[in-house]
Amino acid sequence: MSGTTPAIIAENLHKRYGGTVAVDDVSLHVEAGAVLGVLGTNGAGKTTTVEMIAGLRRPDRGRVGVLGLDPRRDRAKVRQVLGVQLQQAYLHGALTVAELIGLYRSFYPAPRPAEELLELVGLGEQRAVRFEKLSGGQQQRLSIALALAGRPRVVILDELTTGLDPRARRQMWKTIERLRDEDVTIVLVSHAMEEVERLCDHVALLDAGRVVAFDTPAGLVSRAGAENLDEAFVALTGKELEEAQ
Ligand SMILES: Nc1ncnc2c1ncn2[C@@H]1O[C@H](COP(=O)(O)OP(=O)(O)OP(=O)(O)O)[C@@H](O)[C@H]1O
Repeated sequence: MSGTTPAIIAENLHKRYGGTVAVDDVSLHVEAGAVLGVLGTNGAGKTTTVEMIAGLRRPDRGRVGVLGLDPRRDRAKVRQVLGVQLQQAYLHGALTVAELIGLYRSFYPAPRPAEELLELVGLGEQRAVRFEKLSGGQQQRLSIALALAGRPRVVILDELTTGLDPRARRQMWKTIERLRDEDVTIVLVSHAMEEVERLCDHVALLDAGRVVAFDTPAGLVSRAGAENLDEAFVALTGKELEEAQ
């Protein structure tokens, strides 16, 4: 880890969709090389928050900095340092895994080798398969590989392992651990407590568009006087977490 320089700064983010306040004054700092877990019930504002950090959605108010860049104003520069895997991948169905990886690699001056990307997400055997023929879990894994194609220094993963089978899930965890060893800064939206406990240095707990707690996973548990992160979640939000898998 490289000390206390925040790689991501989000300050006082607000976002409203019509009459719905999706994000209500969210501030987050993520240190370079740290892994932040974003937890919350359905509709808590997690995706909207990370989309604003990625520059994919304009905040109504507030400020975002990613490695000192503004993701909307410095779009081209940010694309070179930020990898994003969102919940829905919009990819050309007729292209094969290898073609999509080749396409994404072409966007970057020093991309990760194609073989390494395939290995990171376990899609070596599917390289000649068209995107539209992949299973949902394989499509998801491909979108993670594409997010990593440019050796990003910051990665945003929205529901990394939701819907993946246990083997694929463990493989993704290993991939995150490898990125963490490379000092990549990671924001991980998750519904899986085991994943958050294993991978995340800090957790931001969102509820109804607000950060209701920010701490280490162990800190959240002890602050809530709970036995584990599941219990802490319920104690701090008053809600059960609907396990998405
Ligand atoms: N494009 C949109 N138009 C209108 N309302 C939206 C839109 N996107 C999200 N919302 C609403 O904003 C709120 C926050 O949604 P968001 O997707 O950010 O939550 P989330 O925590 O990521 O939820 P989930 O766990 O279900 O993915 C919800 O009430 C949702 O219905």
